[in-house]
Parts: sequence; structure tokens; C-alpha cells
Amino acid sequence: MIESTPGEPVGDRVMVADDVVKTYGDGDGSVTALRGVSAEFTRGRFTAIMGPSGSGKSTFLHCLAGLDTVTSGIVTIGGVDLTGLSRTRLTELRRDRMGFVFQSFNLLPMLTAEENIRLTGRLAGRDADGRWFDTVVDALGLRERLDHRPLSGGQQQRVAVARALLTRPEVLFADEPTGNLDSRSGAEVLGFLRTAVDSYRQTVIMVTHDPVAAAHADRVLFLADGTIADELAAPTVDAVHARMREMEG
Ligand SMILES: Nc1ncnc2c1ncn2[C@@H]1O[C@H](COP(=O)(O)OP(=O)(O)OP(=O)(O)O)[C@@H](O)[C@H]1O
Repeated sequence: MIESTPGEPVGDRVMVADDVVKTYGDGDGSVTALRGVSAEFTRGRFTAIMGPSGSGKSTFLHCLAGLDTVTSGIVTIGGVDLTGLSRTRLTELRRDRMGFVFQSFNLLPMLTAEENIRLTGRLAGRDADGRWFDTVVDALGLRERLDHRPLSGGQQQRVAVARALLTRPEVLFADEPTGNLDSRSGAEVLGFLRTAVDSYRQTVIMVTHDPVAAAHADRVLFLADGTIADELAAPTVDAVHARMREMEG
């Protein structure tokens, strides 16, 4: 279902981080947020990134998404190294190959739900084909809401997910996507991400504090003090809780 692009990755590896180090500032005041993090993300897999506050989760997500520069190491998407790109190329690459869903929705309130969903594609000069638009809108239950403007938090996040999926990104990044939602709306949004992975081989990388959210993923990477301390496949809520308790020691 996902368009192939020149420079496609070898095999199913969509995104690779190799020995990523990130240090903020220099001298006495410097903070090393990532101390050599390596990870691979394969097509059609849903990865959750967890860890204590300050362990480097957001920094890692931002380095993967090219929203932050790395101090050393390599990050590739579809075989293209992000770390050597100019700012313009990076912006294009993000627009063409990545989708984003954040805690704060990032919708434009003066636009209708449909206008918001179509916005990213239009900015990229690519309007989605009608069938894919219909598939995404129906999967997210937004058909009746396309002309609406004030939407509830759960509906806004569904619009944000639809907008991110509409461009068929190689990787969809989600940063605490359910952080501002009640548990029912949160479960719905996670269910849609899961469906996108299972039905359309969407690759999802999500930062979360919530073991219930993490249990929707195929695996959890646990960060501690800027390194990957552990990994859990086929996570359940109880297993994630147990692993977090062990890590907090
Ligand atoms: N822009 C920045 N400048 C300086 N230090 C930073 C910056 N961003 C993050 N840090 C530091 O890097 C470390 C990792 O932060 P990061 O936000 O990635 O952790 P996190 O695991 O996402 O935390 P939280 O769960 O609280 O969001 C922390 O010590 C933080 O203070």
C-alpha cells in the first residue's frame, strides 16, 4: 500500500539509528542526553519508546525525525542519512517521508476537519488520491465530521492521525499521542494506529509514559540514562509495568 520511493531501504529496514550521541551545550553545563543509541525499525512494526523522565526519549524521537541534530552517529530513513543533510533537504525529507502526531494535536482551528486532514499533503503539492482519503477518513470514523470545526480532543487527535497517514509516510512518529485524551478516546486513537500498522504496513515509533499505550506496540525499547537498557517484544500491560518497576529498581 505504501508507495516505493527511490533509495528504498534494503530489506524491511525503514529507519536505522547507529551509535547516536546527543550532547546539549558544551563545557561544564553540557548534558549528554543520548550515549550511543542504536536501533532498527522495520516496515509495518509499531515500536514504543519508554523510560524514566529525563532518560532521553524525546531527544531520541527528535533525532530520528530530524527535528534535532545528532552530535555523532548516523540516522537513516529509506537508506538516506539524515545527519548530513542541509536544512532544506531535511525539511523536504520530513514532509515527504515522515508523519507526526503530537500530544497537542497541532491542528489549525480556523480550518475544518477535512481542510486540516488535507493540509500537509497540499503544502507538499500532493493531494491525496480520493480512494486513500476515503479509506483513512472511514477508518478513523471521521466521515460525519469533515465539515466540523470545533471538535472534541479525541476527534482532534483522530484528525491529526488521519492527516499524518494521508501522505503515506514511511515512518509515523507519535509523541505521547494520548497524553491529553480521556482513556476511551486514547484507546480509540491507539486502535487506529494499530490498524494502520496491521492493514497498511505503516511503521510507527511512539514515545509514551503509559504502559497501556505501550501494550499496543509490537515491542518496547526502554531508555535509561541515554542508553537502551532493555527491549520487550509483544508487550502486555503487566509485562511493561514489571519491566518499569525493575528499571526503577
Ligand atoms: N534543549 C535542551 N537543552 C539542554 N538539555 C536538554 C534539552 N533537551 C533535553 N535536555 C536534557 O536531556 C536529557 C534527556 O531529556 P529528554 O527530554 O529527551 O528526556 P525524556 O525521557 O523525554 O523525559 P520526559 O519523560 O520528562 O519527557 C535531560 O537531562 C534533559 O534535561
